[in-house]
Amino acid sequence: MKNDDNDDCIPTLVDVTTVSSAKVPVTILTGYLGAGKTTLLNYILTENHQKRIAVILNEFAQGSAMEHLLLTTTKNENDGNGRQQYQDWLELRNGCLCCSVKDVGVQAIEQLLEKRRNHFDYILLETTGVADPLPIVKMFWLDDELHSDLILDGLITVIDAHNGLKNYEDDRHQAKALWSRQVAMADVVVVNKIDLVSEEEKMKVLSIVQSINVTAQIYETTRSRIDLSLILDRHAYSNDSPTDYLLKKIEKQTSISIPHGHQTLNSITIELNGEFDFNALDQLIIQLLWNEQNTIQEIVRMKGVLCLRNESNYKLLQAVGQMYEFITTNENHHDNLRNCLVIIGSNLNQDFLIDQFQKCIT
Ligand SMILES: Nc1nc2c(ncn2[C@@H]2O[C@H](COP(=O)(O)OP(=O)(O)OP(=O)(O)O)[C@@H](O)[C@H]2O)c(=O)[nH]1
Repeated sequence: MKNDDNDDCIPTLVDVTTVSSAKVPVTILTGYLGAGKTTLLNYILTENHQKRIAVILNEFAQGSAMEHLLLTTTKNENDGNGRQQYQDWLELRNGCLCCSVKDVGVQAIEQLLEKRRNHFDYILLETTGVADPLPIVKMFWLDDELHSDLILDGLITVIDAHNGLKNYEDDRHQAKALWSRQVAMADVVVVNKIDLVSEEEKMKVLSIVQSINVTAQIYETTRSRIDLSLILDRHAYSNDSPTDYLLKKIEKQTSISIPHGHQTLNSITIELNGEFDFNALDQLIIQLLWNEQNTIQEIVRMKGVLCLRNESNYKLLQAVGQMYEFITTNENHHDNLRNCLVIIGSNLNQDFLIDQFQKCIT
């Protein structure tokens, strides 16, 4: 079950379509201004020799009411360097997808990409530096019932190690809030411009990133150079998303202390033993995500590996904003009834949340 909510207005854009019956993965690339997103994008396109990648650039922030769609394939042999580029323009009513009907945007891109059938099998969507990734992730996290050709692979956030601390502490123009949200929503954080920082500065930035988002994979780079297998095909929203990884990651990270008292977003982890009663758990999730009365606490992301009563396989809980779903994994828990949950948000009361989840265990 995925539920939707009201959106913030964000310049955005979108999506894709497929070539064959297989779904086309969509990786969203975000990062605060000048962090190295474009550098990473170019690096991926240069280094990639296997995938036929379609790139969607969001140029809304530059004042255009048109979204610029640039498709690049890397396996086409029509030119000397084995790459061919196509350019198409997609006009969005209102100039901003999340201001109009989301489905219209997704469909428009699917139709557009239909024209380029057989030219790509992977999508990279680069957002503007000031984009809140939450509505963009929600847009691509589609219910199976919609039979979309697209599947959300994950969100990569590029951080500028040199300016990271400054961005994080900058209360002007929502810089801090956006920077933190981009980190909070990430499945992979690329901490870039490592060449410009001392070891001490680097450790500060890393500890802030880790305290905001316990579950993200974090990599350090210079000029956004990274092994592509670490950032693409993450399957961050699939039921083959490795539960073992999440369990280990949480175990390692629980001791991290929050470095700044004025942190707006952070992760909390909950570990409990036993089997959840599904109905009680479902009601709790609804209450936590949809309780409009609770104006203080905000949950932007939730991930959990859970054991349910009468179910032998682990259940994966995923939530993005107010949307959530339970996915049955292929992994049997063999009566090791250990549950791990990570909740990322603001003003989270850890003791209260532990108590609420504990009550759902039979
Ligand atoms: N020293 C150094 N410079 C870098 C590194 N990565 C990128 N740059 C430079 O930083 C500047 C910004 O990089 P971009 O890739 O354009 O950053 P961006 O995130 O796409 O920027 P916006 O689109 O404005 O949000 C460019 O001049 C890059 O050459 C790095 O690791 N070290």
